Amino acid sequence: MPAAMTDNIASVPTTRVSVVPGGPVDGEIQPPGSKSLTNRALICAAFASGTSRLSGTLVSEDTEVMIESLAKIGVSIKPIDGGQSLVVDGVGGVVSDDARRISNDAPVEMFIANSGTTIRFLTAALTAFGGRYRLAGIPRMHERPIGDLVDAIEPMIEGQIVATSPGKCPPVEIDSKGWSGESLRVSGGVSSQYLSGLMMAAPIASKSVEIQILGDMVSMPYVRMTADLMAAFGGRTGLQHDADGRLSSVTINGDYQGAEVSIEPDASAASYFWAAAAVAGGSVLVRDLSEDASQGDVGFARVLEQMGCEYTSTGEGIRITNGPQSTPPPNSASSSSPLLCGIDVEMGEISDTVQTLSVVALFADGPTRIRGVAHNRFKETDRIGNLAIELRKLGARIDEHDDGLTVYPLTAERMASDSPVVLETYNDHRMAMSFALLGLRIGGIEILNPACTRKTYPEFWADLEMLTGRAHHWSSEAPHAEPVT
Ligand SMILES: O=C(O)C1=C[C@@H](OP(=O)(O)O)[C@@H](O)[C@H](O)C1
Ligand SMILES: C=C(OP(=O)(O)O)C(=O)O
Repeated sequence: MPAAMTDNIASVPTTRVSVVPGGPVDGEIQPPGSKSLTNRALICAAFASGTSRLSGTLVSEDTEVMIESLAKIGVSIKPIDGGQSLVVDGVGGVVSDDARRISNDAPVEMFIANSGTTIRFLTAALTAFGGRYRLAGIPRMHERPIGDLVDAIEPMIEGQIVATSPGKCPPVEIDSKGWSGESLRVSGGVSSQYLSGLMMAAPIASKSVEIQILGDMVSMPYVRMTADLMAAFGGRTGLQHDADGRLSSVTINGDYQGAEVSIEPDASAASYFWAAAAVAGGSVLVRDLSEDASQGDVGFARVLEQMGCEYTSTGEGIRITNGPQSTPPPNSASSSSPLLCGIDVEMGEISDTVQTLSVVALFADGPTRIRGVAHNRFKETDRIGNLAIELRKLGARIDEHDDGLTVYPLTAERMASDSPVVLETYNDHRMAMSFALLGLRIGGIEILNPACTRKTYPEFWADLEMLTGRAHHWSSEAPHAEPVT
C-alpha cells in the first residue's frame, strides 16, 4: 500500500468528536471521488487489455482493499498526481490456465475489510477469471449476505464456490476454471451489487451472457452506473424491462480495453454537505456534480428540495440553500431560522442517504416517513434498527418499520438544550457523518469512533471543519456521559 494511503487511514486518531454548533453554513466543497465508480473502474481496468488511467479516484479503505486484492493476481496499479489518479496495467482477457498458475496450491487470500462492492464485484470477477481464492473481511462482513450471488454463479462454473458463514455470508471460497455457461439468474432484492458484479464479470469470461433478474431489484441506479462504466471500457450491455417497468434481464458482451476515465465526486458523501445547509441554514455548493451524474444519490438534493430547501443546479455544481445565510445576498428575504417540512419519501434508489435524511428530519415541522429500504439492514450495520436506537437517545420518537422508519421532529426544548448525548457509530461511516449534522445545530453531541469514516471518506472531519470554519472538539478520553436510553 502506498504510504500516503496508510497515512490517510491513521489521520483521525481520537476516539470521539463533537462538532461545534454555530449558525448557518455557507461555502462550497468538492467531496473525494465516488467509491462506487472507483471500484467499478478498478475492476474493468484490471481485466482490460492495455493500460488505463483513472483520474479523481477515491483513496479510502474500500478502494485500498480492492487495489490490494487486484495486486495479488498481478494487476499493477500505480498512484500518480499525489494519489488522485491511478495508472492500471490490466491483465487482459481471461486466461484461466494463467490464473490457475497464480493460485496453484493454496488459495490466494484476499482481505476486503467491510467493503460490499469489493467482495461482491471480486467474487463474480474471480470466478470468471479462474483460480483459487478465499475472500474474507472483518466480522461484520461475515454477517452480510452474499448467498444470492453465490447461487447465481454456482451453475456457471466447473469447480466450487462456497460462502462459509451462517446464512451464506463471507468468507467466500472459490475454486473455478472460469465461466462455462452463458445464461444465469440472480435475485436483486437484497443488494444490486450482485447483479453489478455479474455484469462486470461477463467480459472477463469473454462470453456473451444473459442474466435474468428474479424479483425486484433494489438500488437500480447502481445497475445503470455499472452499464455506463462498462461502456467506457468496451463492455456492451442491454437492459430489458417488463411491462411494469421492472428490470427483467441484462445482456452483456464485448471485451475490456484500457481507457481513460474521470471519476465524479462521491454523491453519497455530498449528501452530508447539502444536508448541512438544510439543518443549520445557509447555502452549500457541491462542486462538479450535476443532475446528469451517473450516481443516483445526486437525487438526495431533490429530496431536500421537497422538504423546502432551495435547489440550484449550475455548471459549477448543485447548491442547496435553506433559511438564513451568514452573508445574505442584498435584498434577500431570509427567515430567522431554517425551515423544513416533514415528507413521505421512497428511498430504495438512494438508500445510502437514509441516515442523512433521518437526521435532517429531526428538524422538520412534522414526521418524515422513509420507505423502500428494507435492504438497509444488511449494510455496515443495521441501518434501520441501530439508527433508530441512536436517534432515540435525543429523545426523538422514531418508529421502526420493516421497510424503513418514521422520524418525528425534536422538541424546541431539546433543540435548545446542550445536555450531552453520546452516539455510537457501529463502525459505520455513514452513522458518523450523519451524526455530525446534529452537532451543527445542537450542543452536547459526542460521536464515538469518528475514524470509521476511513471506509469512504478519511478526510471528512477536516473537510467539514473547512466548510464551517469551526474546529471540532476531539477527545480520546472515555465519554463523560452515559448514553441516554
Ligand atoms: O453498487 C454500488 O456501488 C453500491 C450499491 C449499493 O448497495 P446495495 O445494492 O446493496 O443497496 C450502495 O449501498 C453501496 O454503497 C454501493
Ligand atoms: C453500503 C455501503 O457500502 P458497501 O455495501 O459497498 O460496503 C455504503 O458505502 O454505504
